[in-house]
Amino acid sequence: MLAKEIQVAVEKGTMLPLMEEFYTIQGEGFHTGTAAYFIRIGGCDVGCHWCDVKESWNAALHPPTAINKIVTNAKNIADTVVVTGGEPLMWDMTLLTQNLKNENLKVHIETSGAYPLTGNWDWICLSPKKNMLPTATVYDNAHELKVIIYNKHDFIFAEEQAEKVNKNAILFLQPEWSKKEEMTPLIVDYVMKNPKWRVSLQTHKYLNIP
Ligand SMILES: C[S@@+](CC[C@H](N)C(=O)[O-])C[C@H]1O[C@@H](n2cnc3c(N)ncnc32)[C@H](O)[C@@H]1O
Ligand SMILES: Nc1nc2[nH]cc(C(=O)O)c2c(=O)[nH]1
Ligand code: SF4
Ligand SMILES: [Mg+2]
Repeated sequence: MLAKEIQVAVEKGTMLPLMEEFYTIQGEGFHTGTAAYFIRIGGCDVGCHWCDVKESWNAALHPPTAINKIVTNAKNIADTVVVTGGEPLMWDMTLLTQNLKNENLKVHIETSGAYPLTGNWDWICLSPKKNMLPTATVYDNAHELKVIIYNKHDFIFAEEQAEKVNKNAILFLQPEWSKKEEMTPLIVDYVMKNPKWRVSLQTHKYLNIP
């Protein structure tokens, strides 16, 4: 394909910059412990200094891949696909999610919500970031809110975000990995005092799986 054709395909969402795909156990949030096929799309400009996949940020490093190929790889392996990144909502997710659903797959997303919502999702995990706040469409449609706790001020940020998300969203606090020894006891204490919140851990890192 010509460079121009690839660019047009990426704009339409028939190709996406694919960083990696892997079958594993969802490690975080509401669906923790359940098998899922992960699709990691490259590209993110949110810039979290503690991000655990900085290699994803530069979309140009990840080959534009036909969504048909991504769907073929996913089907017959799992019944749930988690689309993550990078920031997947930088791209038009309409056709990817439609094609996955045509194969009877459940389709989940991990997103910062920093871009408008595209795609048809069975589950939206919103993990908002201070440096680039979520758009209204993602606050209104998220099924879970997962706030990362790096320092004490993040509890205040978490409450502000809980005010903005729709009332049905399930609320999680997750320790930032490098600060977990310090922050996990504070989260435990906070959840006992404020039981509308739940604890989320990056359990895949304890299990040494992707
Ligand atoms: C790598 S991000 C990709 C999806 C999207 N950009 C986002 O931030 O939601 C996937 C999830 O990992 C979380 N995460 C990233 N780095 C982390 C870290 N060092 N400790 C804990 N959670 C982290 C994010 O907040 C998000 O919920
Ligand atoms: N096992 C596993 N669970 C996850 N949940 C969210 C992840 C992500 O990076 O989006 C992730 C991940 O990278 N691995
Ligand atoms: S928004 Fe997600 S992928 Fe982007 S820097 Fe933050 S944690 Fe990493
Ligand atoms: Mg991860």
